[in-house]
Amino acid sequence: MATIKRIALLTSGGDAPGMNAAIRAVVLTAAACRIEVIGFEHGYIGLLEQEYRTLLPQHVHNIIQRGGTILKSARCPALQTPEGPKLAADNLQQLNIDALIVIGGDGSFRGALEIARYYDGQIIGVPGTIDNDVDGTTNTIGYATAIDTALDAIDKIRDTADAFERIFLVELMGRHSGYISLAAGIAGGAEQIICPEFSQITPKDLRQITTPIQHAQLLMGKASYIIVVAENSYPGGTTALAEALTKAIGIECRACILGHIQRGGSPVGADRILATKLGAYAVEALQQGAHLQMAGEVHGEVTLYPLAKTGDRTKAIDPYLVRWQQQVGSY
Ligand SMILES: Nc1ncnc2c1ncn2[C@@H]1O[C@H](COP(=O)(O)OP(=O)(O)O)[C@@H](O)[C@H]1O
Ligand SMILES: O=P(O)(O)OC[C@H]1O[C@](O)(COP(=O)(O)O)[C@@H](O)[C@@H]1O
Repeated sequence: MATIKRIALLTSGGDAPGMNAAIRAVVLTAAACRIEVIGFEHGYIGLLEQEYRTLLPQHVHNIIQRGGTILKSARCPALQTPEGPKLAADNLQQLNIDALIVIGGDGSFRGALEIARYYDGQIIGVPGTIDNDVDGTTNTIGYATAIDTALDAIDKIRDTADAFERIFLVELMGRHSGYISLAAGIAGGAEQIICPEFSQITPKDLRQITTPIQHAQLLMGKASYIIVVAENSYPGGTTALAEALTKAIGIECRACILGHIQRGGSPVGADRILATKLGAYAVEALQQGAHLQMAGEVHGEVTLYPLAKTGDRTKAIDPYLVRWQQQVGSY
């Protein structure tokens, strides 16, 4: 058992619904083990600029249902400079921090690995990102809520698309991963889903999209038609794709970019539960000596996964649903 007296905690990268629930779990679990928790604000910026406060159980009361993060989040280019990681490690050492918990995505974990080169204490990651693009855990904190938020929007767009018998392209987030698009597209009954894992669409070859549209029109006549498009799937973005499709098929296609709405809102139950489990487990794992690991959940069980491997390979999106969507969903 490692003797941990003081833990530091920060949230980094894109905020995700459930980060507050994870902060709460860390603080309550640490308090039960008589461990002090220091919260750095604005991700790694707070660590470099020594912007921190002590977190007590009363500070995390009534936050489990809140989106965003009470510690604030940020992207921090300064950590990516040659001096950044050493300064971060020096600041941790100066404050007698025995261990650091980073709640964020694979970018934040890369930052943590850099700090570890100079830091004597332990480091553990907790996966918090709507994109679900972190290996070593089935789901990341925030992903389930983002699906429901996107789905709510798709359902609403379907109403107006149906009334006007229009084609809508709905762009969802995910950076370079199609997790949110596949899940929300399937649940929203999208006629097509375009995401990096499926296929590459180029301006010169739009047939992959136009052929199923024409087929659907032969089958159903004019009807609403929804294409979910993962961001970064087409050069120039989804608005450019809608314009190109309008030209190619002679029917007006409208684009709707959902954007940061997907990052906000009260976390759904699944995210609150996952965040509570992983936040608590991170503290317990540190006490058992875990270092440079991520606290994840696979098949319902908590698990540790090397931080260095979390961004190594692209976690595959559900092959069964991919096949179904390609063979049947677009029919
Ligand atoms: N290679 C790296 N070296 C040092 N810090 C990094 C590195 N990659 C990412 N970071 C830090 O992690 C932060 C969050 O990473 P980012 O990829 O934006 O988000 P996420 O953690 O959600 O994937 C960056 O702003 C930077 O401070
Ligand atoms: O808020 P920003 O900086 O524009 O970043 C947008 C990106 O952040 C995300 O919302 C979340 O990504 P990360 O969790 O990797 O930071 C991505 O889906 C999106 O591509």
